Amino acid sequence: MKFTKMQGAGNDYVYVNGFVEQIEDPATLATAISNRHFGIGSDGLVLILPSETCDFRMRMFNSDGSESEMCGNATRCIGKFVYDKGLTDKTELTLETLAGVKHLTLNIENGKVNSVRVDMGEPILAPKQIPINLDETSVINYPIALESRKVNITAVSMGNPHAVIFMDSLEELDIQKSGPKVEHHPLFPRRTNTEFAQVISPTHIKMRVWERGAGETLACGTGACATAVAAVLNGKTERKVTLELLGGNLEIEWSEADNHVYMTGPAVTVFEGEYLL
Ligand SMILES: N[C@@H](CCC[C@H](N)C(=O)O)C(=O)O
Repeated sequence: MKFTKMQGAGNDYVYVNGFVEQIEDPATLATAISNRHFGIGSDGLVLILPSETCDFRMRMFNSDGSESEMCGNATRCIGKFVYDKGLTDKTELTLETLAGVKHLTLNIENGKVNSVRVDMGEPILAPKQIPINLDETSVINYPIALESRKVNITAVSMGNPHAVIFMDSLEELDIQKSGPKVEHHPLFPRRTNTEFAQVISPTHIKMRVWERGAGETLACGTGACATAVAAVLNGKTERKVTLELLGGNLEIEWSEADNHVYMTGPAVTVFEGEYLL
C-alpha cells in the first residue's frame, strides 16, 4: 500500500489515496500503522475517498482504531495532498466528512499548498448532540468530579466531542493522569477529546490536548476551534485568537456574522513510502 505521512502543527497521520488503494479493514490497519515502534508511526490513519456530493471524502481513524467524525488538521493535509498530487487544480474545495461538508481554501506558494483555511461550520453546544449526559441547555464552566478533584468543563462539539478546561497555568498539568479520566468520564457516552487551556492574552491561548482514541497529540484542529469557542463563551478572549499548541500555532476565528468557526494553519508532507499489507 502506498502512503504519505503528513503533519499539521505536529498532528501526524498516514494518508492513503482511496482512489487507488482498497482498504478492507481500516480500523485494524490504523492500529498497526500508528505504532511508533512496529508500524509507520502516527496519530492515526486518514483515507481520501471519492464522494458523490463533494470534491473528496475523508475517513479518519484514531490510533486505537476508533473512527472519528471529524479531524481539523487532516482536512488541511487533505487539501495539500489532493492539490500537490494533481488530483485537482481547484483551490476552493468541498470535503465530505461524518460531521458534514467542510469548505477548504488552499493557499499556494511556489505551486504547492503551504497553508489551508477551513470553514469548520457552527459549533454545537446542545448537550444531547455533543453528546454529554446533562439536562442543561449548554455546558459552560460546569463543575465535574475527577475522583477527589473538581474541574470545570465547557463542552463543545465541532462534529466530534470536546471538553475544554481552563487552567491558570499548564505547568502543573499531569496530562497522562488527567486526560484519560476526562476521556472516559461517565458523562460522555462516546468518550471525549479534552483540551487543557491557559489564556495568555485576549488574542492568545496556550493549549495541550488529550485526544479520544490517541492520547496526547501535538495539536488538534477541532480541539483548537472548541477551545476558542469555549474561551469566548467564558468571556476570556476575543473571537479571533492564536492557539499555541505543542506542535505549532493555529489561527482560529469564531465569526459573529455567520456563527461559523474558521481555522487556518499549516499542512506539511513528511515522507512517502510503501507499507506491506
Ligand atoms: N486531531 C484531530 C481530531 C482527531 C479526532 C479525535 N481524536 C476524535 O476521536 O474525535 C483534529 O485535528 O481535529
